[in-house]
Amino acid sequence: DQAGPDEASILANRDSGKDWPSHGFDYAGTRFSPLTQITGKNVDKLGLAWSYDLKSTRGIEATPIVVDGTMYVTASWSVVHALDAKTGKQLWSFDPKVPREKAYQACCDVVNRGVAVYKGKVFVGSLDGRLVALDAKSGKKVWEKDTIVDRSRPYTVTGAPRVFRGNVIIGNGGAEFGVRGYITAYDAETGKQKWRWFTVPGDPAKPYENDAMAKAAKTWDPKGKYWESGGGGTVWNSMVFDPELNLMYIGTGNGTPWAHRKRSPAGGDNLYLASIVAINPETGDYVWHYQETPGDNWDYTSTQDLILADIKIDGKLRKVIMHAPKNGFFFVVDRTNGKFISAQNFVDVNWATGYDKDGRPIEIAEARSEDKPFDAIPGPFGGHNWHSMSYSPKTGLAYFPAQNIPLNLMEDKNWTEHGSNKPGQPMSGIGWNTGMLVNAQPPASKPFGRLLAWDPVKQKERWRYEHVAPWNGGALSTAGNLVFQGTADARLMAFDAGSGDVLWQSPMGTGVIAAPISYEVDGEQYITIAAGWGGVFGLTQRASETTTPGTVYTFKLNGKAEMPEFTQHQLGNLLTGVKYDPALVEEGTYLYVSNCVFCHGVPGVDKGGNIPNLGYVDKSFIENLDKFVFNGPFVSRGMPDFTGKLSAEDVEKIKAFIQGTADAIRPKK
Ligand SMILES: O=C(O)c1cc(C(=O)O)c2c(n1)C(=O)C(=O)c1cc(C(=O)O)[nH]c1-2
Ligand SMILES: [Ca+2]
Repeated sequence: DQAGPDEASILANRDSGKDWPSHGFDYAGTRFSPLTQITGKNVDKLGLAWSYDLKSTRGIEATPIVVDGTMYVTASWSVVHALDAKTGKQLWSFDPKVPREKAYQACCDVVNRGVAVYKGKVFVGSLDGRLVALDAKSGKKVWEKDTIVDRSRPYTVTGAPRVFRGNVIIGNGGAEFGVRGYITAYDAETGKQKWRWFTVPGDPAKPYENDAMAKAAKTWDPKGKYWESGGGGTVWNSMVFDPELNLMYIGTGNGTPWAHRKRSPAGGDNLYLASIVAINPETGDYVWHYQETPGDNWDYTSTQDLILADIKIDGKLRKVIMHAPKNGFFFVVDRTNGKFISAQNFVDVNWATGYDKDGRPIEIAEARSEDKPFDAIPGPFGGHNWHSMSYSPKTGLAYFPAQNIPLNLMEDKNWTEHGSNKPGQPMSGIGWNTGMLVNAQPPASKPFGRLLAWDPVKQKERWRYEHVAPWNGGALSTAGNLVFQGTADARLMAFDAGSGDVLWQSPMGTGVIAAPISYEVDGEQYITIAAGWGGVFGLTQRASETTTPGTVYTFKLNGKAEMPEFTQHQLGNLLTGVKYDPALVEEGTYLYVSNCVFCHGVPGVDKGGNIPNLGYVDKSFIENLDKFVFNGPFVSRGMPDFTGKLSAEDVEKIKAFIQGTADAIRPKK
């Protein structure tokens, strides 16, 4: 069938596993391939079938879609590539030409998590918020819609659209800055808007869009003027669908600003932040919600992969949702009605001791301190971020990368209103709006990254594999009893799904953050990974010695293709010799924090991810910093133009901080 896939074929493919027709493999988001050609017995024979250069030096987060022998994969800047899934030969590519000045409004790299394919069309969300429908055969644009309700706000789109019941559904990001979250549904054929659902209430002076918003407004304090910052609750990653119940499920994001007291001084749960929400995909009507982090205060998005499964709990088969959001607890929720079943922490946490029987967290008071720094564990990077989770019905285990990335938070008493931009407020110079200071005190917790195999019935870890660093790729499980995962230190690994034994690995040219997929063409099973280091952690940090541009690698048994040549990462020498006035270092520190740090990292301390660390560049860059800061040559790569935002004196102070920090960390002779 040339015009596939449709709902029936996507459902049928669950058993054949020939294609990978939707983001999470199936509507339930299991990322479990029923293919069995590759097993623990022969996985050591896996070899490269082909590789494809995505021509991208930024993060690659896409889950490729495979339909009838064609693979559709996206690179950074929302560029779509269509490939022959057997040979890797390019069929077409489509560049939505995202204006590069959009980059700094993306909190977390210029990434894209992939396309949706439905009835002969390919759908991609562009970083600047357009939804584009392409002809699957030719790559030619069929229609395009602007999905953004308010262009004065820093909305971005990084997530993959989904098609449920003939509607293309798309969310957005921006809750670190100040937006109001929502999703929109468009008719897949015509692009006509069908419905839109906001996740948080708007200005109470205006009528509420629906009953769900009126109900939610009661959980926000209008004294916080939350609508000025938009409130947050963006839907930037997970959406899954149960065709039998005719319900789609979304995970919603954090509050804006992060500090609860700042956006809702009297407290309140702030619905529907950090929640799972069930929605009718045909009408956009709210059906139920379960809030995982009431009154979010730590950027605890619930946008991590949702998985639907039917599992036996206390002898009864239950229709559940499984979820491991940023907040560090693994949730099992009844997907017919949103009732809480169980939650257990999958990493150490220090903001709550557990959940009560009604599904409310039992909080630790220090986590909401008004005047003391708090080493939130997990921190805003999450105990688990967007990196995909997989569930194998064969082992009954969920597989996902867990982590800790230390970050200390402290409520910012100088944050008084939306748009506040004072030296020291993190990234406020380019529009961040957290109401929190970060690392005002050095965090004490330790970083780690591990692959977890989690038993959702016992709510217990079954096995783990300890990686060298956080920020590892998503998981794929297969009926060959294998789990595949890419790593931050540039490997693709295969594990025994039951025991966690490492059975195979291959070097990748770059750290991997995306998730592998599996499919079959002409009787052969393939494993594909779109590799390319990046995402929010990858902007400033890395764990690999190679830094090869984004590449699609496809493996099969006895594959004989040659790996492309890897590019070695060249870390320059620690900066030395820039003249500066030591008296300016302190003010420079605060300016650096409010304009530079989340992209360039701490000079000399971080080693540079996709974006250079300024402690390791040639001294001429820093001496001429004004030429880069004010409408400089890197604007075309996404660097903001700070004209009118910083003064020439500010730049001198920032220079003093950069060289001063490099000098401070240089080992004494
Ligand atoms: O609140 C938001 O709107 C929003 C959006 C995004 C995004 O669109 O990528 C991320 C986050 N938050 C976020 O908190 C986060 O940790 C994150 C990591 C990444 C990434 O791609 O590596 N995106 C995002
Ligand atoms: Ca966020």
